[in-house]
Amino acid sequence: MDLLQVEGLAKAYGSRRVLRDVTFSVAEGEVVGLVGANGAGKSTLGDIVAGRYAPDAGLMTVAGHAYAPLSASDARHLGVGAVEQLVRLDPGMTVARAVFRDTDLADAPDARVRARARAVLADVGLDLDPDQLVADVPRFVHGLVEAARVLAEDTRLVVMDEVSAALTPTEVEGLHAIARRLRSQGRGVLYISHRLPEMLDVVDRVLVLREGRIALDAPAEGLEPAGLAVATLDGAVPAARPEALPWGTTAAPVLIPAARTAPEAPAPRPEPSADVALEVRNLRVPGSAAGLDLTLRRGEVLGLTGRRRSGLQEIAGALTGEIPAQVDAVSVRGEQRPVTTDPGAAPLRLAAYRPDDDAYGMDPRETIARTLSDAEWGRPEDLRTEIATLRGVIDTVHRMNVRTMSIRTVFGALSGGDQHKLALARWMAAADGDVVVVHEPTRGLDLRSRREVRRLLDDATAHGRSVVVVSVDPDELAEVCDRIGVVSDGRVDEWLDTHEMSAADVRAAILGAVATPA
Ligand SMILES: Nc1ncnc2c1ncn2[C@@H]1O[C@H](COP(=O)(O)OP(=O)(O)OP(=O)(O)O)[C@@H](O)[C@H]1O
Repeated sequence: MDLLQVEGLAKAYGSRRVLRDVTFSVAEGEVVGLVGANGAGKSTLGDIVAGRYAPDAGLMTVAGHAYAPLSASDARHLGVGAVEQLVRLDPGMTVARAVFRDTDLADAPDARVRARARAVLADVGLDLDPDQLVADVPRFVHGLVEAARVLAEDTRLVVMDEVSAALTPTEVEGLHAIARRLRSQGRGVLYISHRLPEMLDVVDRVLVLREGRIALDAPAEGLEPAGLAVATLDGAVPAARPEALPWGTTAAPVLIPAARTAPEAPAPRPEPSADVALEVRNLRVPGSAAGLDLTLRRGEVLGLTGRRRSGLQEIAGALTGEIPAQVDAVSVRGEQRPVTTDPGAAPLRLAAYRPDDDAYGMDPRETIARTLSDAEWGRPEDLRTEIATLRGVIDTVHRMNVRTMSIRTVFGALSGGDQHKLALARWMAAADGDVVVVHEPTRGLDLRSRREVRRLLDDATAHGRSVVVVSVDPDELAEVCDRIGVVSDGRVDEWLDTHEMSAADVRAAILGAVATPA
């Protein structure tokens, strides 16, 4: 039976018509994937279903009853819950209290809440300590805590917006265990994601949101990630017969399946030069990193990945000087740097980009134009500077395929993915140093934007820069890196060379290396 029915939903922000005519349903005990390009309107649709925004037109029903929530808490009351993309939980709360926030157990004694939380977390295989403070849980994992909370709620439908974006493969499994549990309880899930290979593991059906409509509504079986990614892209939409679909399904899709071609695949990365940009010997972070040797060549993109408590984040923190560390030796372009045995020392201070701040560290009220330029433009005598700056801004917005009506739009009104790619482009242009650290560079990005980020990194390395990419997404690492080290127990024992392996083999090797030991 249909749990949620949505018909003719429309939503515009000013003159930007994001949703034009959206019609779909979610059945009881069904996990439905919602995919689309950055800015396609997925979060807007999820927010309408979850009661955060009202639609301009259209009708919704839940379990056959008219459904028009006035707010998120009203929606919860009417049986629809949500897990937000970048939820920020109270850092002073324990994980156990966060799991039972706003539920019947919210005021129960600590011991009872702790025991129940431990049971809920263990049940879905989540490796989270109920007594841990939320402040000590990485930002991206807050969504996972929230997802555990929906198990404790009595909602009938749950919207999960991009929760898997920067989760480790093991954590993604935990999230999927939650989705499957909700399904087995007869609840429905609307699962928004850009990580298509993982998403296809858990969903029963997939909706593609494109140009304000559901362009494809098809069973997940038979869909494959590459074809599905192409199906999300805008462009000319010639009608195609089902047998001509690129993703090879025979199920009759609803509305407009488009036969289209993927944006050109990037050329393989050139071999980095033999010159060494940075050499670090025996990097130690007490309790976390146990002797890492790192040799980064000029123009190289080096990936680091690992499980949550592998030492990966501490190593990344040591590279940027945020976490004290010891080394036996550091050399930059062949030149030895003095090292000390001082326990508070920060032997390296590489610049780093992290997409885990609200609004990616930018001011959400500032316009795109001002966000992308540091120059003092706008004064009458500065016309040339102003024109050059604005041209640069427009070029970046076009190149990064950002969906906006104007560069005077405020940054905070852009979709999550559009904010991230502009923030990264700006940071790469402004960052100091021959070697930089970039965390999760393609997090939450669609196929075309991932390619743009790859181009951004290729441009930087073509000019002699070297980049350390810290990521938990095996596909991202396979796509952008020359070599990848899997951190385990604070060290890297083996480097994967992406020039010698297929992307599928790189992915499989990473997944094998980060799998939870039996
Ligand atoms: N509050 C707002 N004011 C104005 N425009 C907005 C607002 N929220 C979203 N938009 C616009 O609506 C469009 C759809 O945004 P939305 O966040 O729903 O996309 P999305 O498909 O979730 O994208 P992503 O994959 O990047 O997260 C974007 O062009 C965005 O700029």
